[in-house]
Amino acid sequence: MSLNPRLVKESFSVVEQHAERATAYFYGRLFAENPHLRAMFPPAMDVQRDRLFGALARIVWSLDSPDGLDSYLSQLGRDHRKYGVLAEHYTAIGNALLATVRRFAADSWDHEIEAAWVSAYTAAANSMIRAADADVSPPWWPADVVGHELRHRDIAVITLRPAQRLPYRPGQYVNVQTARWPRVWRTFSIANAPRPDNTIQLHVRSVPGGWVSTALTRHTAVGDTVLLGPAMGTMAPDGQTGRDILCVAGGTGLAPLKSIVEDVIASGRRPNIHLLYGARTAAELYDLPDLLRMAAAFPSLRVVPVVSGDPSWAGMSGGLPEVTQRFQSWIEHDVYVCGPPAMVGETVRRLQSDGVPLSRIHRDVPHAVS
Ligand SMILES: NC(=O)C1=CN([C@@H]2O[C@H](COP(=O)(O)OP(=O)(O)OC[C@H]3O[C@@H](n4cnc5c(N)ncnc54)[C@H](OP(=O)(O)O)[C@@H]3O)[C@@H](O)[C@H]2O)C=CC1
Repeated sequence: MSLNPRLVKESFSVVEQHAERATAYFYGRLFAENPHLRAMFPPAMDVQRDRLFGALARIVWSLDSPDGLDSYLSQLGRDHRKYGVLAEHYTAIGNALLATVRRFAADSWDHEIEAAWVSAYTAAANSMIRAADADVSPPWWPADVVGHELRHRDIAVITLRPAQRLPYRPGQYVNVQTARWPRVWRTFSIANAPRPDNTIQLHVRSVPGGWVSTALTRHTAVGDTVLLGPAMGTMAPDGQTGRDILCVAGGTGLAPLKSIVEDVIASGRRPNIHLLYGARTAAELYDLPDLLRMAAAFPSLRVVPVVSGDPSWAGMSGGLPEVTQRFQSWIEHDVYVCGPPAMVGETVRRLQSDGVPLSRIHRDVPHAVS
């Protein structure tokens, strides 16, 4: 059976217009036909629905780029081991998915489209199953909380020590589950380069109504244990290019960029690094003292704090996308951007229109932090 990305994308773009109803239908169908699967999912399904659709969209729109897709599916397959997902569950999910796209793309549905979906889903599921089967690392890592600093009313920097080494590359993120909310997993970026003592730091802002972010900032203390899934994400390329570096960090979007900067410094290379670090108020620049210490130790790192919503701030003021354009040209730089999705989108748009090639701009797909 041959892949036909065009047919899958065309029908998916119809389904995408009804994303909310389609995901509700998908889970309704899945649980009606397989009631035993309900216990594998969290009690509240809102974020889960967004994640499913986000992952599906990423898979469908990457069907023409097999290398990137295969690496994404492998990470996804390995990550799903923490839910206890087995090969047979993929059949149930595939049936519910097919029923969903068939229903929401009914006007254009035919045998050819059905065959295209079956072969695309089969190939994707096989990649995930293969990666999960080949993975010899634990499905999740218990990690002790060894540091918890509330740096601002809503922002905590948390240090964790996994029971075993958790392999990751700078710029990657992990899923986190707290004892307070079993089966509810949320993603946070690792904010440091790998360390000899294997500890990792997370930067967590408590989102109003956010289960895990609030549990981590307000109801977690040294001595507690959390669970971590395997590292995921593709923001930082393997190896370094030798170019100078621009990092644009909005709020806790600093986390993966700090990890990348630490890694570059640890490599012994000394490219010039500009780190623009923005928040609404000076008090929300929760990691500035640490960044300034790094800059004092490594003169090739320049940290520029930027405040967008406080007229009394004496330093650089304004929105990050616009401030980024006030400097020299960034055309020859490797650029990393992370923060609120709209800030990332606008910064990337402006950099591109200033001539920075997209191939040198690194951003990860947004992941839910709540
Ligand atoms: N914690 C983590 O590990 C990670 C978090 N993230 C994401 O990073 C984000 C961090 O959020 P938070 O800490 O609340 O940051 P804030 O909402 O406080 O924003 C930080 C900076 O980004 C700017 N900004 C926000 N929205 C826009 C916009 N629409 N257009 C232009 N600039 C904007 C703000 O300026 P202004 O005042 O003008 O809005 C401010 O300077 C979240 O979306 C989170 O999902 C991503 C990866 C990892």
